[in-house]
Amino acid sequence: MVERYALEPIKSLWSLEAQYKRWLKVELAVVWAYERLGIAPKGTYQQAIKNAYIDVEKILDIEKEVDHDVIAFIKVATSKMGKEASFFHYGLTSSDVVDTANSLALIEATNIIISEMKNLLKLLFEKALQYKKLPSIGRTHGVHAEPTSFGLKFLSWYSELKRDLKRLINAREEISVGKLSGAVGNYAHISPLVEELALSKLSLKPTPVATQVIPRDLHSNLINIFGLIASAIERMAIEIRHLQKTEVLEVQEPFKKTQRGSSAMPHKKNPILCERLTGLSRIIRSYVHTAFENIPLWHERDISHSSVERFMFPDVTTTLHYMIVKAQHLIKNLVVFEDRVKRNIDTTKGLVYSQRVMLKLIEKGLTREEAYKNVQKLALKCWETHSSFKNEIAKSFSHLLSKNEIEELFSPDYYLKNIDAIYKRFEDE
Ligand SMILES: O=C(O)C[C@H](Nc1ncnc2c1ncn2[C@@H]1O[C@H](COP(=O)(O)O)[C@@H](O)[C@H]1O)C(=O)O
Repeated sequence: MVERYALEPIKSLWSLEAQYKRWLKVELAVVWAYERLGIAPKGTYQQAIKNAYIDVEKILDIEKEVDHDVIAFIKVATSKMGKEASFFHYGLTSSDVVDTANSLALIEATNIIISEMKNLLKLLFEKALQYKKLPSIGRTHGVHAEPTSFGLKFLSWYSELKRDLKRLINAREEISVGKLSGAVGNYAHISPLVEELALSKLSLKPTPVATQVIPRDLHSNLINIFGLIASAIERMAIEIRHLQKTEVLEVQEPFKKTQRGSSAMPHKKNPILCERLTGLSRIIRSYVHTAFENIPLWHERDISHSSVERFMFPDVTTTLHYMIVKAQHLIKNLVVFEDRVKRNIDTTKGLVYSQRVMLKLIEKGLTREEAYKNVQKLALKCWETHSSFKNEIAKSFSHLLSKNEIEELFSPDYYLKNIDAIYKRFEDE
């Protein structure tokens, strides 16, 4: 986890102390279940809670000796216990504790991410409404295509992230499992009843079939969705970076009063936040691949996934959380130069209305091929000579099109006529 991109409350979720506390929570839930089922004597659980002990430094010291982190943890956690220690970790294997605790951490991280995603969605929807009627130029292949609603950009981002939110909620449900089924997942030394009861105390369900570990497809699915969310944010960031190019200048990311753009060129305002979001998205996507590498483990498990997850879980959750929080700032404070947005539609002096002109000529009786050829010939001439496409059309087609008809053909508002139908799909928001 890189401190620079880690914000609370996710950051402290991944401290060693928080991890050992989660392990303890799992171990104690099992002691509780043993007592509830009459396997451990009454009072065992209370004694275990009272005497359980965590000291991060001590655990790390013992780990140096035994070279096994869970054993080091158990030694310290039970070091001040009496008889109740005999029910601590009874019938469990290390990964029962580690994997169940990992689910708890991932659920907590996902809850925080979901809540910040909802804030971002709200901001995107507000901007979508604000700029719904602002005509702008739509670009395909980077080339001016046809006018469209500027607000539709925000609505498109909103719609994508809303899909991701739904996926994330499903993935959270899927990862809400633990496993307390012992060394090879067959309940040889612990009853499924103990598992069910202990997990219910942690608001988890048993993994239907586990090996020594919870199957990693569940974690991969979650991280895959994190990758989708990061990519959605990157799509926004890239759009803003393009729109902030000097030649375009339709938007500008927030720039603080005290901020400086360049050490060399005092005039500069650079889209550094969007560029950072683009870079961080690459990091998160790289973990999607890494997560999938953890699925095929040997037999009932090997531990090759463990080192990966020590990076991956903290990195991916803190970084994505950071990205979402910063994206909120970006969208909320985005500067939109509305005049420039409108003006840019005319950069090509009317060429962006070519399809509409062609369709009108077809209505007037030309074949599609004739209309296309004629319009393209004039359009290509305009590209070369920078002359007005509207004037060229007026000159060439005055016998077919009236002045009013030509004016009407070159109006950006025409292109917004069905935008309401798209927005209507979100009227319950
Ligand atoms: O309950 C058990 O422990 C059963 C045992 N499997 C293990 N299960 C869980 N942890 C184990 C296992 N084995 C080792 N370790 C310890 O895990 C740590 C792995 O370190 P790293 O690769 O750096 O993430 C590192 O601390 C390792 O010592 C088995 O033999 O099947």
